[in-house]
Amino acid sequence: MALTEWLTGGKQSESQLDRPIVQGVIETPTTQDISLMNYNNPHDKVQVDNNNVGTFGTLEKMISSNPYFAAGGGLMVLGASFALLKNGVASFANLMYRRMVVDLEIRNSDKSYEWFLNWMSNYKHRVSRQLSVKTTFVQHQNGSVATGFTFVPGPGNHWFKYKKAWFFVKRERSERIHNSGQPMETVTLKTLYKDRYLLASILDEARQMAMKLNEGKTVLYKSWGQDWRIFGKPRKKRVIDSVILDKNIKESILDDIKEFLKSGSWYHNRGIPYRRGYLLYGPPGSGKTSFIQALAGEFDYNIAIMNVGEPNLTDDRLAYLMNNIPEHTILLLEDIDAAFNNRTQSTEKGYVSGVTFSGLLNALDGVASAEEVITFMTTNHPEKLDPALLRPGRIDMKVLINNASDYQVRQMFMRFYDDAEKAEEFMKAFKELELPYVSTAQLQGLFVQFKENPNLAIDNIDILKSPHMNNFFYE
Ligand SMILES: Nc1ncnc2c1ncn2[C@@H]1O[C@H](COP(=O)(O)OP(=O)(O)OP(=O)(O)O)[C@@H](O)[C@H]1O
Repeated sequence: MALTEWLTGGKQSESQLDRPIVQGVIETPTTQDISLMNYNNPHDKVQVDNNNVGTFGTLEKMISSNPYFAAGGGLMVLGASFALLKNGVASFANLMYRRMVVDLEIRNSDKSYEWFLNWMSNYKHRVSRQLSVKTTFVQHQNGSVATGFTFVPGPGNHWFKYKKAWFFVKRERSERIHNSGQPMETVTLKTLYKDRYLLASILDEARQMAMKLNEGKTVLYKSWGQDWRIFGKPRKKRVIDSVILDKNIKESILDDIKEFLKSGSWYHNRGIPYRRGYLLYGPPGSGKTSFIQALAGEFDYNIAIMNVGEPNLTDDRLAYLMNNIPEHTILLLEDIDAAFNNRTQSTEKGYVSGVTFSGLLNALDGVASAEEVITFMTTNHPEKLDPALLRPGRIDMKVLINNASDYQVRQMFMRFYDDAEKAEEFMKAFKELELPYVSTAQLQGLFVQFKENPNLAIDNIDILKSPHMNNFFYE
């Protein structure tokens, strides 16, 4: 009753409200039906006085004379008011939240994602109850592999305090899958609006920590699904002097890359894609891969290794990967001849390489980047390469990295023992062997075997003759 009064302004009389109800119909002397309830049900009609009244008066009367309407309407208005109030409170809370709290979302497709998780796993003042283990394999120079574990914040909620401000962290894993086959993940950081400037500071620390981890190291990327993924732990940079090539080879390639790297505007001004391709060809174990690693170290680049013959690699994926090489990274296509020898037939495993030769050419031509792109290809069989691949623009410099010359044999010995006198002795013995060829990898094998003693290396030089160490001769 009180509601009805409030609705009708308290004008209705008790008698009006107490009027008898017959089957839901309210009768009045002169009437005109206005169907307010249900057109199909005659009992659901509300009949109102037609005399002299305007619309508002009519409605007012109708409300005041109709307890059902008054009560229902009242509830409706009250409900609406509550809803409005609720929405108002929610909007206000939302507004206050937005005013006071700031969110930062980092997706796992972004580099900062790994950096941040790594930063947090090393951060002392954190509260994390859900942890994920990240297993890493470190390959040492001698080939041995060590396993390491890191505990990173797992999916769930975490807290940490940074420079007197509290941060709430939520790591979420979505059902959705990236093209790379990885589930989509996000980390959301929340903090008070007044502390928002600390977010940049945290990300910067995380980036610097990642850079420091990679300082003096070369990061190897491998194609994984449609993305590049870091392969193993970053390796110690290979020193360029540790690779012994024949006279002038190293210098000519180093000079060419230096010249290329400072010619960005020259390329851009002429509308020429800013990229350069190198082919290193020669017998196995002559140092092609080692030299590329050393070049990457020298120029502070990383290496993205792509196996073009990989089953399931398609032309589209190849083009995508080539156009999304991580920055400051050399693209390395190893054993490029092998990728297309069997491209029309199945491999032993029953796979067929999905990349077509024209797909490779298109991908090489289509590499469009504001940044420089340096591509290295290696092969033991340059004669098997299609001339189309060798044309400038795709491969700009072809260099033979051959079996060891006398110059290299001496240099290798000096690098291991640093003894000029013994080097002469070794060279004499080496020439007496009259080997048609020896690879630098074979020499390394001998010197590693007798690493502390040059005399033993000289005494055991016959090892170089052993068939398993033999290499094929390369013209
Ligand atoms: N010229 C060289 N100077 C120094 N070390 C070398 C040289 N050549 C080969 N080695 C050593 O031999 C091993 C194999 O070398 P690497 O893999 O670079 O040869 P590759 O020419 O790339 O062989 P492949 O054609 O089989 O891929 C490495 O451990 C490397 O250190």
